[in-house]
Amino acid sequence: MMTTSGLEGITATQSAISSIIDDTLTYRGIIIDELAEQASFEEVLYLLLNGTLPKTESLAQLKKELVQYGTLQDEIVLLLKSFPKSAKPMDMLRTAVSALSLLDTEAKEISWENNQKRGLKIQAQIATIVAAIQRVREGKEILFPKQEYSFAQNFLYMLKGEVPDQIAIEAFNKALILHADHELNASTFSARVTVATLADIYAGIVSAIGTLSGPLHGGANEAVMEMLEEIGDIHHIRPYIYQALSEKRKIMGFGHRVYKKGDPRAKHLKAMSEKLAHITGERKLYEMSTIIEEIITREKGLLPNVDFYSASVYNSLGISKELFTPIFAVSRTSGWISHILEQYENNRLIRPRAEYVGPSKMSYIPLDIR
Ligand SMILES: CC(=O)SCCNC(=O)CCNC(=O)[C@H](O)C(C)(C)COP(=O)(O)OP(=O)(O)OC[C@H]1O[C@@H](n2cnc3c(N)ncnc32)[C@H](O)[C@@H]1OP(=O)(O)O
Ligand SMILES: O=C([O-])CC(=O)C(=O)O
Repeated sequence: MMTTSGLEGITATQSAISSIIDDTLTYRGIIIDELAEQASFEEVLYLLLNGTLPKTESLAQLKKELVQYGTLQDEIVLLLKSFPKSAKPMDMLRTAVSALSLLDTEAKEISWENNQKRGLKIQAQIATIVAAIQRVREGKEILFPKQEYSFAQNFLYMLKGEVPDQIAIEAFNKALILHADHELNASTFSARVTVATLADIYAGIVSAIGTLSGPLHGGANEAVMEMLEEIGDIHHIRPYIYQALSEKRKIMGFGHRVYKKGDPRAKHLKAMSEKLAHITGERKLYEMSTIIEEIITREKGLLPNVDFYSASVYNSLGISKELFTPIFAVSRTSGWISHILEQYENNRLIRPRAEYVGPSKMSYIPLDIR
């Protein structure tokens, strides 16, 4: 029996949603650079779900639905307020999304239309939940989306309670697009494995959130921020990084299972980080990040992934670090839903084998003589 550590190099499914070929990322065949520069997150959501870009009317309908669905039921608001003060936002999100399924009184039968509507609701509600988590943590009133705002604008409005400026909206919209989907990453695989048992869409999203939370995956963006804070100053970078490397510790935000010549999303986030640093005049984190990049590339040949510069970008937008990974989940929900629907469309149980390497020919020893 052949085994591959971490399933590296194994093609586990066919998918028509996103591709990584020769280090180039596309969503439904459109190169990520074009989408990041020109699209809105709503267009990307529609594209991932439907396979084509929306026309004016479909886009308007999608935007309307996202706002309509973005209001939370009282039970969810109460639940968020009941969590212990020490609760981590990513755990709060996972628990709240699980609770959404209890309140979904409509039939859960697996039909494409039914699930597309349910998926859109989950997309809208996850955004509101993440913003609400922070509002609750700050003891502030929870806000719901407004019809006249875009998805990115609404998120920042619900988070901060004020109308965000154009630069912030554009940066956040771009970050949402860049994180939306990524072929068979760990959390998407997790979602597909879950729904392949014909479990419902909520079960798939809850599995995915749990999988995204770890620092080797989506949790790396918060870990990057923690590292930047720990280093604290440009002059402390070299001793910190060389010490970490000598102890064989991983530097968060570097390396990738698939990309060997660099993550194509990182350059957009780096440019955005520099732009925001220039506008705010707060250049320290951006400059620290470029120095870390230079050392890690030289010493280890590793390049930054999507998580590295997203830390300084979100920090420049005034977002607290505990929210970085939940925000990743807001964006990646669009990919998870698309993959869940694709899995249902052509489903087969996902059940690989394990090569047994444990002891054999053992006997049961009764408790009293063990
Ligand atoms: C959205 C995302 O999920 S993007 C990824 C986010 N995760 C991170 O940024 C965490 C840091 N990076 C990593 O842990 C890895 O590069 C991963 C998990 C992304 C990819 O992992 P894998 O393909 O399994 O590579 P693996 O962990 O086996 O690393 C291979 C070698 O490179 C080294 N390496 C990989 N990444 C790093 C890193 N960030 N810092 C230092 N060394 C690293 C490993 O120590 C290992 O060295 P060795 O062969 O001497 O033991
Ligand atoms: O694809 C991966 O392994 C991780 C990643 O970059 C992502 O999920 O965006």
